[in-house]
Amino acid sequence: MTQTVFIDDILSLTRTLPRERPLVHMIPNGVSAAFCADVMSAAGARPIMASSPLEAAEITSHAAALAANMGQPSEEKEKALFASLSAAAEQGLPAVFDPVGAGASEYRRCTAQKLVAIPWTGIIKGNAAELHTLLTGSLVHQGVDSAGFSAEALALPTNGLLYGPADRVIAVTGSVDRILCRRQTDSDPAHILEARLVHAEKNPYTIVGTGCAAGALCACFAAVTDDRFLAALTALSLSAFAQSQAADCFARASASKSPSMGYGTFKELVLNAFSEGDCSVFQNWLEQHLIIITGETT
Ligand SMILES: Nc1ncnc2c1ncn2[C@@H]1O[C@H](COP(=O)(O)OP(=O)(O)O)[C@@H](O)[C@H]1O
Ligand SMILES: Cc1ncsc1CCOP(=O)(O)O
Repeated sequence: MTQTVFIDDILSLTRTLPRERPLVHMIPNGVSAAFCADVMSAAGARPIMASSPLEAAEITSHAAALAANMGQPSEEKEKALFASLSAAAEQGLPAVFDPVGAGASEYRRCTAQKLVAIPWTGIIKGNAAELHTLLTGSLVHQGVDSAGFSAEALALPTNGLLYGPADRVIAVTGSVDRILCRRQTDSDPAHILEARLVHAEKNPYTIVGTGCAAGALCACFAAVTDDRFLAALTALSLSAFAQSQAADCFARASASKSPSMGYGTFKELVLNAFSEGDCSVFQNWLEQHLIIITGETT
């Protein structure tokens, strides 16, 4: 498949979301919950955040997709994650698992491993350090960011638990975002399809919750297409495009010496970009940043 075909599909899926306005259940973390709800809503979905094990499975069952975010884990939250991912597995609902800070503590590492072992289908979305822990079982003890690990350098296997019983998509974020899935072809039953988004420009600030929001968006798009690879690719593309639009706007305002420019302004500009993105500018951005790679990745 060519870059052009993927770009057409991404643009089309971006337009489908606000038309269908699916209900998406997110088990969020307290740090980024409001930002994630805003991003989901700005992109066109109807978010419901619910973390109690008393209602988690029930709410998942009535949603079109689940975003299970492991940030700030606790015994209560672990039960909710387990119940919701199990409900998604039973009902064949698409789920997204974000192993926030999987290598920050032994408790998070073990919890992530248990949740990945549930046979749900969908997307695992994490930064390079989180995926490193899921793949190797090693702790990182560096917090929730990618801690010096690079998505580009990460060796991703062509088989194993991460892909699950029903070929989950793996999305690794960083200065290069990578989206991978196994896709059978006539000549190769274990063919790996990979897309990359290459970010040459750095954003003026790293907004806390950007990775969580990208995971939440993966669930929103998985709610409106059966193609989970396309859902993850669209989510990460839109998320990076919004940051890049906000960075351009921030640079213009800074050049004109507008007052009160800083972290808060940039965060607001990112949110605006999620709802106000121009389709032809998005298309142009994708042409410059999206690379489709086919073939084996070891
Ligand atoms: N060096 C970078 N330059 C430009 N964009 C980046 C860079 N690193 C990350 N991003 C953007 O931020 C998103 C979240 O990435 P990351 O920081 O890895 O997540 P997390 O917040 O979970 O640690 C990426 O999908 C990408 O859009
Ligand atoms: C800071 C922090 N601590 C626990 S969860 C969380 C938010 C992480 O958000 P992201 O990884 O998307 O920046």
